[in-house]
Amino acid sequence: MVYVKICGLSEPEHVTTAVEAGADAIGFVMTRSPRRIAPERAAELAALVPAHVLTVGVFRGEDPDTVRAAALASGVRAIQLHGKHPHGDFTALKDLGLRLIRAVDAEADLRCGAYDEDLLLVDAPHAGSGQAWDWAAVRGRASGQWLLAGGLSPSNVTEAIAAAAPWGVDVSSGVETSPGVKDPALIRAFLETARRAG
Ligand SMILES: O=C(O)c1ccccc1NCC(=O)[C@H](O)[C@H](O)COP(=O)(O)O
Repeated sequence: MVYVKICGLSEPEHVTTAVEAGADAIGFVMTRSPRRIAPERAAELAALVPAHVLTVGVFRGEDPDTVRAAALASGVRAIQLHGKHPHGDFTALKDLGLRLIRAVDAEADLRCGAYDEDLLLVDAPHAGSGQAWDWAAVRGRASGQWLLAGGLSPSNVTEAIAAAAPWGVDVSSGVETSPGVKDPALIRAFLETARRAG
């Protein structure tokens, strides 16, 4: 069954909807974004999430001390790193017991584990933009536990899974009515459709 991560949540109602609809992972954006929330808010939301659902803090380009402090304050169990984060930082963060998600575009090394990450996220060049891209281009190139992201929605996730054959999928914009505003019905529809397709 395909693994599903719902990203960019900021409201308790939406966290509960995603959990009840069967999400495997939930992301809290703690970097510059219309979806940004403070670590303290992420901690409140993470407290609503049962242990079998992975909580993920999303970062882009922050220095290791900032990421470390935000991760510890929010209590997330994984860190999703976009942009340039040197390899050594990954290892240090893992030493804190955090799982690591390396977020890349399709031009990168697409072997999950190549940089000690636990999950690989293959995303559009502009993360969180909702822009679709040529998902089929990574079919057979990405390996291991990898998530497809970038412009997915309830109406195209079946096509995306067929095109790229990912281990899992990740969505943010496609379950929103406007940037940063999630829609519970779209969250449920995405999960149901992805499950059927996978
Ligand atoms: O969501 C953001 O605004 C964001 C900002 C900076 C780095 C990452 C960000 N989002 C990551 C995600 O929400 C998803 O993992 C992924 O990019 C899917 O995005 P979308 O195309 O909007 O579904």
